[in-house]
Amino acid sequence: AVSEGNGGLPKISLKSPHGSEAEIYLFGACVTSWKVPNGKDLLFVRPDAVFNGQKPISGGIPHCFPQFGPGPMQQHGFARNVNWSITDSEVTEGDPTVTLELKDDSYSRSMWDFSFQALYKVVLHSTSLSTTLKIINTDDKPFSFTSALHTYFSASIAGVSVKGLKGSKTLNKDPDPKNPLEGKEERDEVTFPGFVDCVYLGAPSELTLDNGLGDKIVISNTNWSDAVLWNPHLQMEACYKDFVCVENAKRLKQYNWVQKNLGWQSRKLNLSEANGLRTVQCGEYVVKGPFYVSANVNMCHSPMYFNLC
Ligand SMILES: O=P(O)(O)OC[C@H]1O[C@@H](O)[C@H](O)[C@@H](O)[C@@H]1O
Repeated sequence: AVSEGNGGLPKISLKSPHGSEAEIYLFGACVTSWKVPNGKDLLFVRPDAVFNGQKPISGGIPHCFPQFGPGPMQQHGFARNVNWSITDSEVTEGDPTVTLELKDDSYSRSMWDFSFQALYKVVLHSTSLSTTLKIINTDDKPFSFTSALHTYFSASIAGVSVKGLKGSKTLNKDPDPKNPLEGKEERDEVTFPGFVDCVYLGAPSELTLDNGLGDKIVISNTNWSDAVLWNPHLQMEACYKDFVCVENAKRLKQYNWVQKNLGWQSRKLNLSEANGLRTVQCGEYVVKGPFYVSANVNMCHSPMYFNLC
């Protein structure tokens, strides 16, 4: 169901028969709320978030596309501050599902001169939320991009920990975001005693977030090779204690999961088939037809610490 949300912006509400609920704004295709059956919202929207259709919504699950972080265009790209449209909505095995679409237009072309289609599928299961982003190159020339799902989780920061990152290569943006320090994560559990802004390269396909509020959230992903942990600490004094960002990212500008010469039918390939495709570095091939990269994030709420995926 589409209704008027904050600031009069159109909002989709999903309700599962199991009692979970989600809300998605068409502006930025931003999931702003995911309530599990006990009514708790596991996502967080910052108190300074604006819903005016001009600035990105600071909270929930904003998109960073086609640029993650600072770069030639505005921070985190343009996908989070434009309107997406609904292409499909259905109930899949009892679970409400919606697919949103973004295509190039004169605004996107003014920053990034490529023809593309982005499809974002959100499925609300009983205790998990699945978000799949698929980028299709509809141009006749190759492009590269970086991307992230910049998820804000509700949290009590003093009790937050993230497990699963030990051994990953790190690019620590603290103290100097312009010159990230290379390193390696040595901790079993990453905690947030102060400012944290760190990119993890080659992050595993599963992370476990303890939000400090009594919930364990398993964040499993397919094809997002990197992760980011961010908490602004005193830079956002009013709210830093109440959230943590655990982001799934694709930071390196290269194509993975790209197949040459796919026809139009390539859109019908599913993720498991996509996983089997070979890796092609950007610039090594000639594009003959549309191709795509797709990525899926699955967040399972698991209060008893069982992985319900
Ligand atoms: O304020 P924005 O543009 O939403 O970005 C928030 C944060 O996003 C994170 O992904 C970055 O690592 C941080 O450096 C940045 O401050």
